[in-house]
Amino acid sequence: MPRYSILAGIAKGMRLTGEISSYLNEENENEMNSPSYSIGPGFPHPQKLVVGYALTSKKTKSFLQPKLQGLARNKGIIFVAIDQSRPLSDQGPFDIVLHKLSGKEWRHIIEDYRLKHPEVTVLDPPDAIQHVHNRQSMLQDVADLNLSDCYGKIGVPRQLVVKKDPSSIPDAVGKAGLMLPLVAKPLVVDGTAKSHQLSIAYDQLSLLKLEPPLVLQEFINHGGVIFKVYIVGEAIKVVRRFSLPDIGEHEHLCNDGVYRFPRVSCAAASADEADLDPSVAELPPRPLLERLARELRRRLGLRLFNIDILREHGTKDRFYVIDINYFPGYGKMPEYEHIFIDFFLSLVQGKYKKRLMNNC
Ligand SMILES: O=P(O)(O)O[C@@H]1[C@@H](OP(=O)(O)O)[C@H](OP(=O)(O)O)[C@H](O)[C@H](OP(=O)(O)O)[C@H]1OP(=O)(O)O
Ligand SMILES: Nc1ncnc2c1ncn2[C@@H]1O[C@H](COP(=O)(O)OP(=O)(O)O)[C@@H](O)[C@H]1O
Ligand SMILES: [Mg+2]
Ligand SMILES: [Mg+2]
Repeated sequence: MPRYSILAGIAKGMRLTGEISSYLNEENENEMNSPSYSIGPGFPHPQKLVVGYALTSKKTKSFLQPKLQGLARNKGIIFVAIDQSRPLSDQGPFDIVLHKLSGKEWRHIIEDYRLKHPEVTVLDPPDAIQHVHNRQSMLQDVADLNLSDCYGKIGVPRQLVVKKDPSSIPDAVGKAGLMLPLVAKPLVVDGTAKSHQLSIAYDQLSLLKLEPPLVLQEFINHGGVIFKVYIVGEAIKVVRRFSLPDIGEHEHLCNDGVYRFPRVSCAAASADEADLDPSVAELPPRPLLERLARELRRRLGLRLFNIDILREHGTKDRFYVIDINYFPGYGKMPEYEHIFIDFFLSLVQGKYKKRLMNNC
């Protein structure tokens, strides 16, 4: 029986203790002794909120940390691992499904499940996730926004997509009027290390050595600091990370060729406590981020993502979005545990209210 028909049932005065326990698989049976959450004022019956998750083992370890699990348990939220060898519909029932797995097969499974179980909140829809797996389409929505007069200007660097034939690149770059140096990024982000192998091309000749399909993006000097804006539903949290140093006239003239660079910004060490030039370290204005997050949530149809933002060095308010990631490394986001718990509770409260309204 789907959990939400139970919610509707409760609203009509049914009791349900026996039914809930049959939901929980053996592994989670002892969770029944932990507290339950109340889904709204004037609604006394306790409930369990079940979050099914299908994540890689790396993600499970970084996200489902003991602190999150403990705090969640205290609020009546339990996490149940989805068994990928069994049909999804035979598992649960879930209130929420969290997932980040690659491959077409999983996309079909989760899409099929969404259609068959509209009562379950699937975070997030596979089509929306697919949209940010391409470095061209991921930034299109930012380019379409006109956030030029909102406590700052925000856009995307000028870029060009090259699908094949590296010999055409110098010409295409010239025609598009892109300025060297350029950052070359694999077009598709598929969770592999290769899709994060980026390089800088300093001169025309080196463009021939690049391997399409890729995106060529103008390098933005940003003082070596990047802002990572984490979004969890309505919540926004910004952190600073170290990034690539500026490329001045001198570095540009003294370098040629293609340089692979490491994933500096992914390092666990944050730049939040570093002694930085205040004009570089100052966080982007809150109203700008709120507007951007609101627009992107709506346009992308995602609730769990982060945005990488650069401030052009030497400016106060010229910002560039260079990357959008679905379900990023939230374990590195301060207070992510509380933010997620509030988010999960808000999702079911929202659904419950909607149900009540429909029943009225
Ligand atoms: O591994 P983490 O915790 O650094 O998280 C990665 C993210 O790092 P960040 O949160 O931005 O520091 C990372 O963000 P960046 O692309 O490095 O900006 C990606 O989201 C990556 O997922 P995928 O490989 O693109 O599918 C994320 O990898 P997965 O954890 O999803 O495998
Ligand atoms: N246009 C750019 N100008 C300057 N630095 C960039 C640019 N694009 C990417 N970078 C640097 O490269 C890093 C990785 O690029 P990003 O587009 O975020 O790819 P990934 O998905 O692998 O994180 C960024 O965190 C930043 O340090
Ligand atoms: Mg990035
Ligand atoms: Mg990325």
